[in-house]
Amino acid sequence: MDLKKIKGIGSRQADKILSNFGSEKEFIEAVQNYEVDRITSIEGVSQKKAIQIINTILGNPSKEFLKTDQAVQVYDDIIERILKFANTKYCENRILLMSPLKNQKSIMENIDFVMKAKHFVVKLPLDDLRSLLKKIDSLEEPKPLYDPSNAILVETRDDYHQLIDMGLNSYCPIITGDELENPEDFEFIVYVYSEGLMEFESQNIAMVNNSSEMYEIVPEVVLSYYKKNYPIIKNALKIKGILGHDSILGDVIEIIDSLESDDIDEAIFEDAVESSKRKADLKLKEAIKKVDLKGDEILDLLNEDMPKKIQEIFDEVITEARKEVRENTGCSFDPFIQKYPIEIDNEELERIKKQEMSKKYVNAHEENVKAAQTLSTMKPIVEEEIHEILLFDYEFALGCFAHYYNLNPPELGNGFSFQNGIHLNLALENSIEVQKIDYTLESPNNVVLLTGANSGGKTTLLETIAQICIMSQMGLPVCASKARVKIVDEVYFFSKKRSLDAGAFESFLRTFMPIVTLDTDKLILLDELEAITELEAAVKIISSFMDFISDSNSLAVIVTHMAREILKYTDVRVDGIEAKGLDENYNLIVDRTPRMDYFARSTPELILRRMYEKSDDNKLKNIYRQVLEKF
Ligand SMILES: Nc1ncnc2c1ncn2[C@@H]1O[C@H](COP(=O)(O)OP(=O)(O)OP(=O)(O)O)[C@@H](O)[C@H]1O
Repeated sequence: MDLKKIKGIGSRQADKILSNFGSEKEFIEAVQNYEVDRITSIEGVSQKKAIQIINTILGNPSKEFLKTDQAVQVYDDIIERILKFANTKYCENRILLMSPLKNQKSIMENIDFVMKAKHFVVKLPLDDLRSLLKKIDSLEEPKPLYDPSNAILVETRDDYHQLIDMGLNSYCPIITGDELENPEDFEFIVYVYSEGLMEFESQNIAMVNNSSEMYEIVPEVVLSYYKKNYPIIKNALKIKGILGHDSILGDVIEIIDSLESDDIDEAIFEDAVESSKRKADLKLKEAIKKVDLKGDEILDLLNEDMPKKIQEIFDEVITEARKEVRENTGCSFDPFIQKYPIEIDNEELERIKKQEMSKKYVNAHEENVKAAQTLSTMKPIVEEEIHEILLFDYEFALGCFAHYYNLNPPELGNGFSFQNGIHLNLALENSIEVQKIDYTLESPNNVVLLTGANSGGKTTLLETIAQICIMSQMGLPVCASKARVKIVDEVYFFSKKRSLDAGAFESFLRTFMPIVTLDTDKLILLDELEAITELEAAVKIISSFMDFISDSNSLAVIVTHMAREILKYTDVRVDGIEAKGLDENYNLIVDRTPRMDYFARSTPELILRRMYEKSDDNKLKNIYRQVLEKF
């Protein structure tokens, strides 16, 4: 595989690209799977370049097929229009990779694929799907998040190095027994044992055998991937639901949802104890107010001995407060010191907090390991399901494109003809009355002149022909009710929009004249050569050109206002778009479908009259009138 042969790729960049893929085989696989993102992730490779690399390697001949800038523009315009229906990056890339093909079987397969999509998208809730698909992307491997409050404890140097090799030191510190001063310095420790010789009093330690899987030591290696991609998975599940497909994603979401949140809430202990203390203080105050003390009981009190009546009140209130704390925290302990107001035993509170948190961390670790184990086996299926959705977006985009533009499959064959053809620009137009067009171009009249009214739609027709030809070869249905299209090797389109720079004529000749020397089947569309050179020269060039190619398998339509003169030199069919006049709103009355074998005049006077009638400027109106009088 010699990447350097691709235009614009230097040898350093080629080496860099290949080395990023590990092996050439892996690179080719990525190309065959259209993995544009993987290629653009290499520094210095733009999306355009990645597309070019893939297209070149896959042998897609868009450059050899689209021979002029204007032909490329027609192709780019088609791609732009399809891109509007893409929701995901993946789909965008796939659309950018669509190029004209020459293989009839591949073209037909693609057309079938798009037509099937066109028919099924109408049954779907398009807007809902679109907004969900916009939230889908390829799944991402998150970067590890380092948490210094946890640690992995190992017994041997070998284990230490093994865990480093696994990359687990990117999640938390890995320490040996000698380095561990006090286990309580960490919130939670995973003790990866080989002999299990170390013993600890603290309870914040989970024991895991040194031959365990990575996710048994640090479940985050699996869980973080699912947490990062959670929104994508959740939206993908909704899409699967709409499409009525079975999916494993519901199970995935359930598992992630069932996991306790990362930050276990330490404040619940303080909050519970504090609020029970406040209630208890109030109760004490109310109860003690009602107590009637006798003389000896008062003496007891003065001697700091609790009279029985008061002791009973304390006992009852504190017991109740402890019960409430247990209900709210789930653990039973005694954080209250018998005084008025009641005091909180902070040492006891801290002890219990630590003990409970340790238990929670150990339990959460166990639960996380269980979840990670299940989720790690699900990963290939999850990835496949997301990939299916990305593929679906490609199909969906093409289906929507074909649906909105009402495209129909062309037949592949000899010659070129279509019925009810519409330029893509006009296909979605509601504001003007669009006329559908029929046209035929085939042997022996494979080379024709197109004449006709100014603003009659000649340029639009040339572009429509180019669109139908290029779309067919891209494997797309076309904007016509019926079409028969010949597969060609090359498309030459010289539109009137070409540059009028100095040297325009010369550069035109440089591309145009070699056409006759090539033994390929071509579609040639030429719009008013007389716009860039003398009329007489244009007549001679066009007539000679037509003679050269009329015996070939190529097809050509040449728009000109000089048909009569050209016919003096050569004999070809002339088609005409005729304007009959102006309607009451000064719009051209014109049949946009060319009449075959028919000279149509340019009728510039109609356009002049329209300008005259519509002009608000009296001076200018007068000028138009004087010009019109000369006709
Ligand atoms: N089939 C059609 N239905 C409705 N409007 C059309 C159709 N074809 C062309 N038009 C409109 O007519 C106008 C003139 O079209 P276009 O530029 O193709 O004419 P033209 O014959 O090339 O003109 P000129 O000879 O003056 O360059 C454009 O605004 C175009 O949108």
